[in-house]
Amino acid sequence: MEGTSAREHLNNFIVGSVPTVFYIPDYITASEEDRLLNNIYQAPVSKWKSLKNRRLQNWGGTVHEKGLLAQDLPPWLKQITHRISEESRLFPSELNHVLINEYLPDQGIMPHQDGPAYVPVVAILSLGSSVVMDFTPHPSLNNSTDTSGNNIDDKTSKPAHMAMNSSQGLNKYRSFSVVLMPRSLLIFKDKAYSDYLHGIKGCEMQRYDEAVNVSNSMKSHGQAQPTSGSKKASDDFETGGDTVIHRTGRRISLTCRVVMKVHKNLIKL
Ligand SMILES: O=C(O)CCC(=O)C(=O)O
Ligand SMILES: [Fe+2]
Repeated sequence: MEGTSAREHLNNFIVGSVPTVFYIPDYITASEEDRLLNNIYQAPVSKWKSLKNRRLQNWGGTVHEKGLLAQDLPPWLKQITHRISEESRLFPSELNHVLINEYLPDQGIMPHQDGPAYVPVVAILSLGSSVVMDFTPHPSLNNSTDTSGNNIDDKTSKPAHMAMNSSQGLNKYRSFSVVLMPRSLLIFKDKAYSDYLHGIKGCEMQRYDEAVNVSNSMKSHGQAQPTSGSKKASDDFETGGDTVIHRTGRRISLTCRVVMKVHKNLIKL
């Protein structure tokens, strides 16, 4: 696909009003998902690093403050990262680093920002069970007014992601969520990357009232809008007035990024 048309196509997948979050349901097929899972679980046990609330595999090398001590990605990962960078045209070079996180239904990741070593665009491919990712304004921002006005075309109105403060109409950044269905691809950059923290709550029941992509994710599964009926949409979704995901299985995510400064060996660090 040509660069411009690829990007125009991608614009159809923008969700919410904070620049810029793309959510692409069913980015990969169920058999591609199976193949990735097989490769992930074929890795030696020593490849897993256990953290307090999840475990992860690190591929592409070790990220240091001064850059990446690079290792080639295995072909099964290169295939998917190449496709993501080709199709999105959002990355300045090939994706060279992939973190694979595994979460049990009661596990999550604390609200955080990705480190400074990365180019500020991240692509997250989801496998397994659905989760809700929450975006919360960086604590340093909620007391300040955004005066740039560069989020909107009509500069006289407030960007939709800024909540009104009743006393003086002060702009405040507003939290939002994205439901991450299995096989979906999430890409975020710009303010969503620089001004917001992202995280996943470590609980089995997750509310998605503030989800900016709900109709998208429901549509891709041929289901009704979660708020519109009392019928249960799927095993994972409860729609009887409550917008809640019940996480039943493990979720695996591939966080794909570019580290700009690459070192091939330690001596150059
Ligand atoms: O698992 C996810 O979807 C998020 C992972 C993440 O934010 C990270 O690895 O920095
Ligand atoms: Fe992250």
